[in-house]
Amino acid sequence: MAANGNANGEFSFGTGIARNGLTKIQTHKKENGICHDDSAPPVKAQTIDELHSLQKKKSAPTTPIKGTQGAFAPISEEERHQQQLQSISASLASLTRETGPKLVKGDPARKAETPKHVPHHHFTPTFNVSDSALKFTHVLYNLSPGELYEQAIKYEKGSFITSTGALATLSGAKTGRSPRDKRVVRDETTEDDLWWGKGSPNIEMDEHTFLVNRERAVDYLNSLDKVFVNDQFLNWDPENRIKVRIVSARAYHSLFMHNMCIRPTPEELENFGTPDFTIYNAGQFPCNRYTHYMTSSTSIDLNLGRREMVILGTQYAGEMKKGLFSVMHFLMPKRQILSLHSGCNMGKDGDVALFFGLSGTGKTTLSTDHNRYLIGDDEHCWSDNGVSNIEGGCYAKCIDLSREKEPDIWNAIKFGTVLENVVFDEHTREVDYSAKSVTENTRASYPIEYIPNAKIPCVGPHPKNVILLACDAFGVLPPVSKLSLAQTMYHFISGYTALVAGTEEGVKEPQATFSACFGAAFIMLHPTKYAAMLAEKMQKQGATGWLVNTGWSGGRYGSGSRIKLPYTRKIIDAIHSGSLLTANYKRTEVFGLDIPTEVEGVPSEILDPVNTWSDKKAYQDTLLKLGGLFKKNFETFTNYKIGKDNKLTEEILAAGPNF
Ligand SMILES: Nc1ncnc2c1ncn2[C@@H]1O[C@H](COP(=O)(O)OP(=O)(O)O)[C@@H](O)[C@H]1O
Ligand SMILES: C=C(OP(=O)(O)O)C(=O)O
Ligand SMILES: [Ca+2]
Ligand SMILES: [Mn+2]
Repeated sequence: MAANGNANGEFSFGTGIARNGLTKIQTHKKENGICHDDSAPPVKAQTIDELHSLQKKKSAPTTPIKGTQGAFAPISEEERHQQQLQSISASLASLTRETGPKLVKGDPARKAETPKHVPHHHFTPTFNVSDSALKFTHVLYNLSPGELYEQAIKYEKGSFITSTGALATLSGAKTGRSPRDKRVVRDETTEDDLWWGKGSPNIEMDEHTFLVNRERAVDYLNSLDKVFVNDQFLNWDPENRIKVRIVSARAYHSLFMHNMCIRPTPEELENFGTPDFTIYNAGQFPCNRYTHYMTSSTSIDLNLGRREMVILGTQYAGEMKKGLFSVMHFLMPKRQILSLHSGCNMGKDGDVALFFGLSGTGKTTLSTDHNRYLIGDDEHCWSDNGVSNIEGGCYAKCIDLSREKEPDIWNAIKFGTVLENVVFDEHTREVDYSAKSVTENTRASYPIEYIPNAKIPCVGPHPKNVILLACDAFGVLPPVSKLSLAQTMYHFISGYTALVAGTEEGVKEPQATFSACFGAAFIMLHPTKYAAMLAEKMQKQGATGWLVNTGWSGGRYGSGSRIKLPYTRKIIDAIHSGSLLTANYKRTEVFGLDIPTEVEGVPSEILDPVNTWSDKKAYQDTLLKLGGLFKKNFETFTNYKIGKDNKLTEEILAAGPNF
């Protein structure tokens, strides 16, 4: 699996113009001093068309021709091709007409590839009841980044190449996720297992409504000349790898998923077979408000029984990645594997750290650390064998991105990277990362190997440190606290942060929010199920929990300021090195947190937030206010037992603020 996704040349311009034998035209000085430009050998083409045909070299067949020996009778390339189209046609089948579309591979703009007659595809439907059955849908299957760039630039308004080679694109009206429009089918499969009701992200829908939306999406996709299909993997743990198929209408979506999921090798693609899960992304097309349950024109629908997800009315690409994350939050715990909304990296000595936190708290920024190996920035699994990244790429916020503070992310923004909703100079195409005119939630999506010290394959041993990130807009949580196991569970279940503007629609200012397991929008089971697994794993592996405030200091949002990133990095360094474990500690009031009195490279006075507030009364009031919010939030969890013994449950309840 080492070759996965980083197969040499996959992201290079290898078959492009420069290397492909187009002889450089040279001018030679002739004796008479006149310059002639015909002295170089002529190009091997008689016509412009022929010349252009020389530009592209035929790529190595994705289907290696195998010998005839072996236990199984080899199937021909043609047969395999037909099987693949049949599988895609079945994926796109209309359920009301019981037929799949007629498909042909390739770009419809290349007329020659469109069959002039109906070929003898044995899967061709025997009866057709709509005009769409008379046409071919072109399938652009697992295109390369270069091909996707060309599709985007030709056909998708708002696509441009930036000065560093990234593909700038617009996600349309939605520039963040729409958690209130995410629905899950409630049926026999999910009734007992899933978390329903107050606080749950799983807004219910029935199977019939799902099928109505599915038909709407499939009909929309089939009405197009072409669709993009990505067949890829999730999870670097080979025993628990999931095959996903993403059907979408935009090159932007296809390139995004190419970057975010694990990229199959040609051999793996050849043997891909039937996907375990399929996404129908018809994001340009709205859902129908007359459809039961629909409260807006956006709907993201998950059907675990059918293993399908339908997206209508939002083109924000993050819905696909986070939708699949929800699926993993259902599938993995069934196998006693904990799914984690966390970043993950590893030191030279093999010490692994997890970084939990809600959107904008620093998972991507802090797990991308030049002195450590990056395992992943956002979604992981923790099994009996250690940790594995679910994804094949990263999705970094790029508002106010600076080369100095985040050099590895800066340098990852190059050819192949999708840059969403950024603003750039119309001539130089230089991106202005400070501009928020489209949205504050500007994003870069790149394959993980664009980070120089990525750990490929993206797996590692059991974590040594579990870092909980909170961006505290109240400015009262200490920059770092060492947590007991019970405190770690209390804060994990609470999932506090200030939601930073942008990632979710309609949030313009930071506001206090609690999101169980630091990812309530993505979990499928009750939070205490994940918490119990985390407690069990941390206890068994002897991992230490930490709470790191990447938010405000010296006052709340508006009067104080955000803790400087270099200070947070120093704190994280001290956690990794083990030096913070042996520091001197004192306990804070109200939250009862153990805070170090010194951290190398960090001014000691900021370690206790009370020192940074000039108005001590305001500090005390704000501290009590936040403590009260924590208490109130935790009320919903007081009736649940966590893990097998009541002792831990009692300890967790006692580990919150005390006043
Ligand atoms: N002290 C800090 N610690 C971490 N991130 C910070 C800090 N100060 C500012 N930031 C900024 O906050 C953002 C964190 O976003 P990101 O790492 O993408 O979060 P996540 O991956 O958790 O969604 C980045 O834009 C980063 O530059
Ligand atoms: C893509 C997202 O992840 P994060 O902000 O946690 O990086 C999101 O929450 O939409
Ligand atoms: Ca995230
Ligand atoms: Mn992130």
